[in-house]
Amino acid sequence: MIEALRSLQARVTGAAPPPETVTDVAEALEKLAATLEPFTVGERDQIAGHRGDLPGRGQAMSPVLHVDEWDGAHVLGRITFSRFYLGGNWAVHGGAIPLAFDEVLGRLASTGRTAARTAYLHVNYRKITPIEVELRVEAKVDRVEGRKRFLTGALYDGEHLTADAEGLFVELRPGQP
Ligand SMILES: CCCCCCCCCC(=O)SCCNC(=O)CCNC(=O)[C@H](O)C(C)(C)COP(=O)(O)OP(=O)(O)OC[C@H]1O[C@@H](n2cnc3c(N)ncnc32)[C@H](O)[C@@H]1OP(=O)(O)O
Repeated sequence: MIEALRSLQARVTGAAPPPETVTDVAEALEKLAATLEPFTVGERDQIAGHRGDLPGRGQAMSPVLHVDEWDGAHVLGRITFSRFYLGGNWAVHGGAIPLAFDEVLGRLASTGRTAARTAYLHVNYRKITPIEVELRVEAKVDRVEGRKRFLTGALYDGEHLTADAEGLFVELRPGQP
């Protein structure tokens, strides 16, 4: 279902169908939304974002991360931004890049440790990040100071660094949301 939704997001973004097709698609989507409505559940029970066994966690908001290496200290993986993430001139939207970094760094920050939340995330845009190209992502824990975890990440198109990030993730106290 989530994979089909990803595909739909990319198709909708890249399409300019005739008006009758727009009407047909809109009606079909409204019907699908109505089909799901009776199955609305609380956050704990929803599928989206809770499928840790799948690349992308079953969550259609962020691009899928395919993990090649992952431990408590570093991550190596691959990300492809679909047409859904197009900003302009075949470049990824500037807001989607921090989204991808937050996903990778945020998960790494909490790997094997008490959960932490992003306190800040600084992103440098070095070159255009192309859509529909498999990119390499690297991330690591630089240092830990008490509850503060400082992480860095980088995104590469081949040998070209397209963006890098530095983030602070603060370990949550018991009961902290
Ligand atoms: C069940 C949870 C599952 C989590 C899954 C991972 C999610 C993936 C990552 C995310 O996207 S989380 C969503 C985006 N982030 C947020 O919504 C966080 C909103 N902010 C907060 O909840 C709090 O501000 C935060 C937990 C980050 C920190 O508040 P605290 O009250 O726990 O900590 P405190 O303010 O005492 O600061 C602790 C230390 O961090 C430092 N600090 C906090 N925010 C900072 C900041 N923005 N810049 C620099 N330093 C900062 C602060 O100065 C202090 O340093 P020292 O210990 O040296 O004095």
